[in-house]
Amino acid sequence: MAFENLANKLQNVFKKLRGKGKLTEKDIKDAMREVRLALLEADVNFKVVKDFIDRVSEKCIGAEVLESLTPAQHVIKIVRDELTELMGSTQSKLNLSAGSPFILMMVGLQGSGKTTTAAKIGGYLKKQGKHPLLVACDIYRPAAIKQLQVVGDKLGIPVFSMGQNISPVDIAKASIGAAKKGGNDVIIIDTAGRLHIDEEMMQELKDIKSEVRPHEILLVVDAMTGQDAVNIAKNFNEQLGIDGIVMTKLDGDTRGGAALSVKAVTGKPIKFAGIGEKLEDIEPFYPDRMASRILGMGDVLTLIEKAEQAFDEKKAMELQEKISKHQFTLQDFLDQMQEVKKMGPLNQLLEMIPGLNQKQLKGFNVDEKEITKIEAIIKSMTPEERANPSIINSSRKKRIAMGSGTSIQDVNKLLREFEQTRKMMKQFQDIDKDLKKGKKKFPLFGRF
Ligand SMILES: Nc1nc2c(ncn2[C@@H]2O[C@H](COP(=O)(O)OP(=O)(O)OP(=O)(O)O)[C@@H](O)[C@H]2O)c(=O)[nH]1
Repeated sequence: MAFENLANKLQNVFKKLRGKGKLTEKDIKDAMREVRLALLEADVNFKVVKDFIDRVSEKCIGAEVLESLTPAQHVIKIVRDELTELMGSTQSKLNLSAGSPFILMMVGLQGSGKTTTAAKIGGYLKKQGKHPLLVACDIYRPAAIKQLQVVGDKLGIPVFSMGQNISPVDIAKASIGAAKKGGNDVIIIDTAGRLHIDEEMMQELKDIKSEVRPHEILLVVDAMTGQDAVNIAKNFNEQLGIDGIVMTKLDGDTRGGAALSVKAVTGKPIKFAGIGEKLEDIEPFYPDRMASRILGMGDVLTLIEKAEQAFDEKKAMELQEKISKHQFTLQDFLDQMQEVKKMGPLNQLLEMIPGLNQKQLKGFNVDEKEITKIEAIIKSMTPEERANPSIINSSRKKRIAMGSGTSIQDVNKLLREFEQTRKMMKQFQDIDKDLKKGKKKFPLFGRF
């Protein structure tokens, strides 16, 4: 996967920072020197790196460390926010409502993956309920029309072609009528590429643009070509004007510098990432997710932010007090469950946990139904029962099971689990006290 090296290097820098309680200006300067080297080694544009480091350093040194985060985490948050900003801050979608049919023109050099990407985007839009039409305007490479027809067939998307003896401008123009007739609401024009940018190709693209007036022009560039991809994008944008970029081959072991530099250099966002040779290997480009992935942190900061929003500090203190006095009740248990639920679906929360990758998550399902069941059981109890579960005898259990639409076994299971949780909480509390007295070392300390 792209960025692997960069990710390892950055994570090492932050590991060192995490070992320190307080950070000095020198710590930050040293860390920034290493981040700078890591970015340069990943082939990020020199000027982009310089501006990036300046911005991050200024924020780190001038920043007041958030109470809820450790200083190291705060630095990581700043780096993540700046990386996200560098890649365009938010997801840039196709502006599909700009016209009907929406006309998308694909441009790029030969071998960048343009034809494949045109089809991939067609497939992606088809899944969203659109009816795309692929248009074969590469009349120079004999196999290009056939290639488009093959991928169109695979995806069940019609391909409009007029052979090789008609000018690409005329083919593109004719495709609009064909789309209207065929009920296609999206036209994707696959144009001809060259090995290098040359005047003839650029003129042809300009002609298609001025005749057809596409709603968007997407440039396809190969991430493996590093800074060349960035220069190509700059050139295309200056000469033709583009609306966005598709960065292909991000599945390879590219150093990733192109993806990190191209928005800053051209001002145009990456809209899609190509992540494999198969036709479904395309995904919308999310700067924030990419930044988190580069930092190998899942999406832990969103998790922290969500937790900060969901939990009321005063309530948390009261809860801690209750736990320490062994007064944690089923009502508190229910309240806690509802607080956690405010943060979002549990499966989504799991995805944000660092170290858990998507593959591991597949097949791991949090049973939301089980949680609803627990809620129903607690809600069927009286306030006295919630506060003091020991009074729940068998006739009460029967009533609770009836009221919650569950079984007596379910009620018993919950009561057992609750008692275990209460014991565990007490144990954690004792460890915490010992830690504060400096008696014990907590095994998780020093980790994220
Ligand atoms: N690994 C990987 N390969 C890709 C990706 N996108 C395209 N390719 C491959 O790159 C090669 C070139 O793709 P094409 O679509 O033929 O390239 P093109 O830019 O249309 O080339 P011309 O039609 O000659 O202009 C093909 O072998 C594709 O399978 C990607 O995201 N990842």
